[in-house]
Amino acid sequence: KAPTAQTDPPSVLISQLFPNKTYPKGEEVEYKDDNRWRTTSEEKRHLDNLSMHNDFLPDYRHAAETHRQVRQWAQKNIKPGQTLTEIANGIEDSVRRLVGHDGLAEGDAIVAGMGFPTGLNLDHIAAHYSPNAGNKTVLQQSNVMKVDIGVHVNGRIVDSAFTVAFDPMYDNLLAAVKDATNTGVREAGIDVRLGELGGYIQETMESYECEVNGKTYPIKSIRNLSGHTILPYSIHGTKSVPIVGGTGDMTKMEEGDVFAIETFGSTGNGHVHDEGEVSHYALRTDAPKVDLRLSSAKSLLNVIKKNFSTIPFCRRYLDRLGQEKYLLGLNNLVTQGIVEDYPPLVDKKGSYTAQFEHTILLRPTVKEVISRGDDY
Ligand SMILES: O=S(=O)(c1cccs1)N(Cc1ccc(F)cc1)Cc1ncn[nH]1
Ligand SMILES: [Mn+2]
Ligand SMILES: [Mn+2]
Ligand SMILES: [Mn+2]
Repeated sequence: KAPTAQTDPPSVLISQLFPNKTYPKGEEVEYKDDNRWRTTSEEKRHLDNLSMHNDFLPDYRHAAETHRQVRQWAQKNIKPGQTLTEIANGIEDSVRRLVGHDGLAEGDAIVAGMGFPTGLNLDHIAAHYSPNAGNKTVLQQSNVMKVDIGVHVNGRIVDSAFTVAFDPMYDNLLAAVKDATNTGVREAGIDVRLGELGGYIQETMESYECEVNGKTYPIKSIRNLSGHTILPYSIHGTKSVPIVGGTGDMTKMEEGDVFAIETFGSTGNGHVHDEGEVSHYALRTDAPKVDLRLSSAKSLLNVIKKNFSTIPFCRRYLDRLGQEKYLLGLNNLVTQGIVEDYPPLVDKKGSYTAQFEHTILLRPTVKEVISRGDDY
């Protein structure tokens, strides 16, 4: 008899818990003002149900339910004293068990798995940090850790993140960022200008302050981080959602867009720079046709194309595929512009940063907050 409930740790396939693709919808929100008519428009309802629009909705909802079940288990089980490597493996093994096997279905496009490397970003590190092999870092009681998880089904990527802190002195920092992200989610909509969103987000974020280790800090929106569109098999599309005002970006959100709405608050400079060992990489969608001299680069490129296509990966994903001594070849692919590297993004040492992120679909009739859960 097929199981009807998830285990702890999670092990039951989501597709078994929700047979015939009846995955739960995300939070459906009516568009505002000039676009409210869409809710009942026959034309838009028809468009919403067209197969070309509808075939990917179950994939997004499948990925989102996987994301919720894994993150809610992670929120319960992440504790000081665990290594980042244990935490990353626990999350990734759970995603792979729930969403079906990782990697290639023979000859098919890559079926389902991690949408990008699990971000485990401590304190002043805001994003794009995942432990590489041999990393011995142990999570501390005093850490503020941003957990950024990606799940994809047939290339439909759900990108959602939350922040873990054990010390209640960080409560206001986390509250500020959760509120700012919800402001971004609430104000997003068809025809909304991206620059306008940035202003609302910053206004919410910077209305908070926090007291950390006896010192009071205003909470700053990190001005050079942003939300972004998501395309099939491509985690960053063409549009960015600023999280500060004054960018003057008049670009509008459009029907059919998929956005990751993410905001970052900081007690530091409110600005990040690239620093530290790289873990995150991705095959560029516009990779140049270059004849590679280095045979290790050539064979590594084939492994990347076969196992990830343009989905971002990290060194641990190459390790688990049995790749060895790949660093020279990998760096060669980066130098040649075939693979993009994503170094850790850090604010100043000693500062604390927090993040919350949701993926939203601007459907013809409603805005669907696909990654919404009762946790955040
Ligand atoms: O900073 S981004 O490169 C970006 C922001 C705006 C336009 S592109 N980035 C996309 C990305 C890059 C590499 C990854 F492995 C995963 C995602 C945002 C992000 N990182 C994590 N979650 N969301
Ligand atoms: Mn993310
Ligand atoms: Mn993102
Ligand atoms: Mn680069």
